[in-house]
Order: sequence, then structure tokens, then C-alpha cells
Amino acid sequence: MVKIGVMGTGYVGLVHGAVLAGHGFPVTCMDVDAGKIGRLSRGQSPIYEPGLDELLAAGLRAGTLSFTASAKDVIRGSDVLFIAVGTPAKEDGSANLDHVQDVVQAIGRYANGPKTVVCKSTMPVGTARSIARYLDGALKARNAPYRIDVASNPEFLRQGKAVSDSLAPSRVVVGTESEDAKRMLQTVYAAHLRQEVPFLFTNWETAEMVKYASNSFLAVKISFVNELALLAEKVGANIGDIAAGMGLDERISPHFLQAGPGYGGSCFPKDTQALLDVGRRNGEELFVVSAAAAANEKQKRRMADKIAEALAFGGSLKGKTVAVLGLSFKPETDDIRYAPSYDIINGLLSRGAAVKAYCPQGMKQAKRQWTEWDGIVAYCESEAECAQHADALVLMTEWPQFRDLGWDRIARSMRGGHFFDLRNQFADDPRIRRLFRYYPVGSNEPAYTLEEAQ
Ligand SMILES: NC(=O)C1=CN([C@@H]2O[C@H](COP(=O)(O)OP(=O)(O)OC[C@H]3O[C@@H](n4cnc5c(N)ncnc54)[C@H](O)[C@@H]3O)[C@@H](O)[C@H]2O)C=CC1
Ligand SMILES: O=C(O)[C@H]1O[C@H](OP(=O)(O)OP(=O)(O)OC[C@H]2O[C@@H](n3ccc(=O)[nH]c3=O)[C@H](O)[C@@H]2O)[C@H](O)[C@@H](O)[C@@H]1O
Repeated sequence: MVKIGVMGTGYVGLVHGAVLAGHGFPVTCMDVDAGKIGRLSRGQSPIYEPGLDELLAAGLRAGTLSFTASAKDVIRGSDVLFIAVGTPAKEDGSANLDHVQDVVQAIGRYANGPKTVVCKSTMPVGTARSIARYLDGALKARNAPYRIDVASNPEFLRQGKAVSDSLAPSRVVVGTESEDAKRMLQTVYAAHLRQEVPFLFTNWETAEMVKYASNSFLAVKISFVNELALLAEKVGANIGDIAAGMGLDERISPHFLQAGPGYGGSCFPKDTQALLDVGRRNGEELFVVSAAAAANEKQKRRMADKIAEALAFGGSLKGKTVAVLGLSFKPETDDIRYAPSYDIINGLLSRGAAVKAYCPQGMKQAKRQWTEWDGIVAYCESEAECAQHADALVLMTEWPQFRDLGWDRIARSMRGGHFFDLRNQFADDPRIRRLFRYYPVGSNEPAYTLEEAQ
């Protein structure tokens, strides 16, 4: 059976490795973070991703999944090497390829036979070709009598649904110049995909661009609907109904038209910037993507403005307490990278508000990464503790557990009754409008309560 190595055990590498091990492939996952490797070897996942703990336990039990901190071991022991290290944004927006470079240099140094190297990380156009060129050179310099094939095979999974997306992806895109690499990836995917999945074979550059184009297009959709949401509030229209009306046209589709506080996460913000950077380097300014990124920044600012307008006519929020439910950039993940909550809470803090926060999975990372909030933001044990004595409640992330919190009790425990629903989760819920001054995104339907109106 094909021996698989995965370099990088983050959301992509760990899930991909665990899924392949679940299908009987011998998989070794490697990471430079020795602490992570230690925990993983004991079956402890460093990330929260539904279904992952079970896969991890099963793989370890069956002996198909193992972990190492040694690049040399994983490279020597694998036929196929998936590169799944991070490619974060640099200050100027371009992708930082330092981790990719480390991995590729190690492959050039330690490869001891033919291999297929698969770029799963999101990498700017031209990276796979330069990896292939580098590896060719490295093998020639050692007079190695074998070849290393390179394929770009971008990943499209969503966090929070990473396991199910891995088992049933919308498509598999493979960019390569090697027929052997094509066959190898077909074999690997054929064994693990649950259903018929379209394959698209292209050249390296096209595959790399499909990834950036897809994420950027989704970002454009979200920014488009968010801009309309701001306008809808001014003209008395309702963004939920606008999106529904648009989405009925199958050419538009109803997906990714949910107005909110702006997109976040480790990918849309960085991938839009990286595509803009590729455009700049090639003398093409990408106006649409650039506007989507700018609109996203505006959207986050507008959320804090909106809260300040309602609570203090746009003035200082000194003396006001705001309770924030949800810190992660989306539900079912502990990931807070580029989460809108960060900018919006900073907006509230800079206006003098006291901020309390609760998130089912994001607080550990927030405490670790957003250290400037130490002693400033009060992290709570529960939604009820968070809401207690607050002037306003902000639903930042639509965790399913926030659907029914015993709203009567929550409303009674608060000092003020403002409810900012940044995800429009309760837009059609008369109960919430009865209990709170309710502010959805993208509609200015009465924010006053029925009780108050009586
Ligand atoms: N997070 C997501 O939902 C998706 C991410 N991607 C892309 O996949 C790539 C990985 O993303 P994540 O899994 O989120 O990253 P992550 O930041 O969660 O994990 C990356 C891992 O790589 C490790 N690493 C760094 N240098 C290494 C080296 N030289 N050798 C071995 N391991 C090394 C890090 O210690 C870390 O554990 C990125 O390019 C990202 O854009 C693509 C689709 C979805
Ligand atoms: O390259 C990546 O990392 C991944 O990026 C996204 O996945 P992910 O970031 O996990 O999350 P999404 O569900 O796409 O949401 C991204 C952001 O957009 C926001 N969003 C999404 C949809 C919507 O209608 N409105 C909206 O505001 C979410 O709240 C979140 O902040 C893509 O959906 C994946 O296909 C891709 O593989």
C-alpha cells in the first residue's frame, strides 16, 4: 500500500492524514512542533474539529497513523508527501513561504527514492513549478537516479466541517506535468472518497489559481451582500429577504449571501491579500478583490459604530458593559485567526466600553494570542455569566448552542436590553424582539421592544 507522509499537522494536515489513515493507508504526520507531536502520539488533538478525536483514536489503535518530529524519517518512509504547512500573510500581504521552503529543502536533502510531492497548502501561483525545479536540481546535484514528481492539489475544506469535507469534497483539483503523479493521486483519492467526486487535471499554475480564485470569489460574495446590508438599513429594506430573492436565481445561488460582521478566518483575509499581491507582481491590479477586502474592513468598523450609536448616540461607551457571545471566526472551531470579534471588541474597548466574552471553544486561543486584553476583557464561564448586568449583548458567532439560552432569564439578568445579532440568527424570532431591543444586520425593522411599546 502507498505510504503517506504529511508535513504539518494543522487543520489541513492533521485532518487529511487522519482521514487517509482511516482508509487503511499507513500515514505518518510530521510537525516541527515537538509538543504537538507528543500530544498527538497520545491521541490528544491540539485543535477542535468535529469527528477528529474519533479518527485520531481509531488511526492510533489500528496502527495506521503515527506521528514524528523528524523530517528525515517521514521523507524517507513515504511514497507520497503532502505539504500542509502554514502559508501565513506577510506584512505586505504576500504569502510567507518560509515553512514551505524548509519542507522542500528537507525533501531535497533526505529523499532516498522516487516520491510524489503534493502541495496541499495554499501557495501563490508559480510555487509548485519552482519547487519542481528546486527538487530536480537537488537530485541532480546528488546524482540521484530517480525523480520526484510535484503536484499542486489545493485543499477546499472548511473548518468546523473539515472531516466531512475531506471525505466528500466538492472537487479534487490536481495540477501537474507528470502522468505518474496524476495516477498516484487518483489511487489515493479513489480509496478514500465516499462518493463520485469531479477531478480537474490542469497545469501547476491553474491549480494554484483555482484555490485563490475560489476563496476570493466567496469573499467577494460576502462583501457584496454586506455592503448591500448597510444600504438596506438606510433605505428600509431587509437583507435576509434580498439575499433570499437573489439566491432563488440558480446562477447566483443562495450560498455565501449571509450578511454578518465581515468575513474572518485564516484563509479569506490572507488569500485575498495574496492574490492581490500576485496581481501587483504581474502588473494587474485586481479591483474587485481589492474592493471586497476594503469592504470587509469597513464592515467590521461599522459593527462597532452601530453598537456605539445605539448605546450612546455614537459617543463614548464609558460606563457601558457589552457582553460578546462567540470569539471564534465561525462556529464549531476554536480558531480565532483574523476573527471579526477581535476588531469589533477593540472598537468597543477604544470607545471605553467594558467587555465580557464567552465562546464555547475560542477562549483558550484568545487568552493565549490576544494578550493585550489580559485583565481588560472579562472571560466568562457561561453565556448566562457573560450576559449578567450587561447593557448590551452581541451575538458575534452563530454557535448552535446560542440558539436557545433561556432568553427570558438572560433578559432579566441584564442591566440594559440591547441585543445586537450580527449573524441575523433571530431575525424571524418574535420572542427575541419581545424581550430585547433587537438589532439585526441589514434591516432597520423596529428595534424597540413590544413590552416597551405598550
Ligand atoms: N485551515 C483551513 O481551513 C484551510 C487551510 N488551507 C491552507 O492549508 C495550509 C495549512 O493551513 P492550516 O492547517 O490551517 O495551518 P496551521 O497553522 O493550523 O498548521 C500548520 C502546521 O504546520 C507546522 N509547520 C510549520 N513549519 C513546518 C515544517 N517545516 N515542517 C513540518 N511542519 C511545519 C506548524 O507547526 C503547524 O502545526 C495553509 O496554506 C492554508 O492556507 C487550505 C484549506 C483550508
Ligand atoms: O482556504 C480555506 O481555508 C477555506 O476557507 C473557507 O473556509 P473557512 O475559512 O473554514 O470558513 P467559511 O465557512 O468559508 O467562512 C469564512 C468566513 O466567512 C463568513 N461568512 C461565510 C458565509 C456567509 O454567507 N457569510 C459570512 O459572513 C464566516 O462567518 C467566516 O468568518 C472556504 O469556505 C473553504 O472552501 C476553504 O478551503
